[in-house]
Amino acid sequence: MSAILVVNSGSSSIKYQLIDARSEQRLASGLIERIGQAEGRIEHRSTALGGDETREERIITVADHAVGFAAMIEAFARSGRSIGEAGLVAVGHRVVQGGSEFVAPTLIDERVEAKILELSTLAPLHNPANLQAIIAARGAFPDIPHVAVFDTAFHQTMPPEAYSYAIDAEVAREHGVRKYGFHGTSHQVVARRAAECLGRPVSRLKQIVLHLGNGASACAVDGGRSVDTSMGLTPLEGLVMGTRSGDIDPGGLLHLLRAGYDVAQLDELLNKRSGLLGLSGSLDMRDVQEAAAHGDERARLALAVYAHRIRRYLGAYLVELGGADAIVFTAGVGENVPAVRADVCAGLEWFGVRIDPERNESRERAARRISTDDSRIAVLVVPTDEEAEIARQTWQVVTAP
Ligand SMILES: Nc1ncnc2c1ncn2[C@@H]1O[C@H](COP(=O)(O)OP(=O)(O)O)[C@@H](O)[C@H]1O
Ligand SMILES: CC(=O)OP(=O)(O)O
Ligand SMILES: [Mg+2]
Repeated sequence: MSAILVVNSGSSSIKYQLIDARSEQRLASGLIERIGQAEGRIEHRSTALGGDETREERIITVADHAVGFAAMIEAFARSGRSIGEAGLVAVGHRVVQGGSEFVAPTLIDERVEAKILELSTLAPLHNPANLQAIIAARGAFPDIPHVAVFDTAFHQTMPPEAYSYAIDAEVAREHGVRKYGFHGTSHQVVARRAAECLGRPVSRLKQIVLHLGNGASACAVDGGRSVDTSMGLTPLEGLVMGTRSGDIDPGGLLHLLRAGYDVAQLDELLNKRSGLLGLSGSLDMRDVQEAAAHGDERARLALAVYAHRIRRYLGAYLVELGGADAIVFTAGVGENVPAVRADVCAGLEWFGVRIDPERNESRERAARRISTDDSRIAVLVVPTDEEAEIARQTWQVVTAP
């Protein structure tokens, strides 16, 4: 067997999967949460060769992503199935910010590690965590290739008019200030699976993919290529997120700086205390909905702003693409919250968007259509699978001639 370990480190979590490279079957998976906090948690699932699934959950303290990686190795050992036994041939790592430097999956060496560190200023919540896990993994498995798959790579096809900010060109060049876009691996795999679901080649489709998780972004995909996306220089621009503001007038930041905020305080405000949390007091969509259902006005406003922002991008991308064949919802909120999908698509019959309420409410897990059969634009729910896509791209790099 040839297995690939995929490590998807978030700012405070590690999601991982062990995947058979040839069959793309999942052999084990897990999640380590609340890294850096007093009490963390690891959940590990492993599927024995016979097919039985075992599941283990533990409360542990995980100081950083290196400790998290070690906890993952121990969970494999306790499950009676060490990673080594699976015939590990490579490790694929999600790296959030690849700048203009990395346009494709890349074999990791010291130079690549240094570059990922250097790009941390453009993804301060993500790149340092990604790098810690990479260093731990290369220490644990020094004899096999490690491959970085960048969130930004898929968006390198954007045209200059989409990725340029209208600031002094010299300043922009010197500091690398342009739109890079993120969640690219998710947008890429979801666009492909949506095309499969529609039974049409991705090369002939115009799609608007809405990745609505803790972080959230919209992407205009033309023929399988990203032509615009809502996140920018950093994963802070665009949609309203769990704790991130998304779009805000840059003049507002100047105003707060003049009012006495320093850089660290602004960073914390916009990245950790804004979005759904800032508007409503809770960052989890389930809690916001619950509060809104009980008449909480702040929660209602949060939901309204959340949907309004998505619709603003939807309108923009319908125009940029010259119409669309599909609108695709994915990630935690996109896959699980019918009310958000209904709010986003409300009143768009004129544009050819008609949701079927029963299909929208269905709890089915697979990729599916939630629009009516006569809806000119198909509306789909497609589960994202960044890990499978990272495994696929890692395998391509290690088997390339
Ligand atoms: N069944 C559900 N019902 C409502 N919201 C959900 C459900 N499952 C996940 N979510 C929401 O999805 C978000 C997390 O999405 P996810 O894609 O897991 O995020 P990330 O990968 O960025 O950590 C949270 O806001 C959470 O409330
Ligand atoms: C780039 C980004 O925002 O990632 P996540 O949604 O995992 O935080
Ligand atoms: Mg995510």
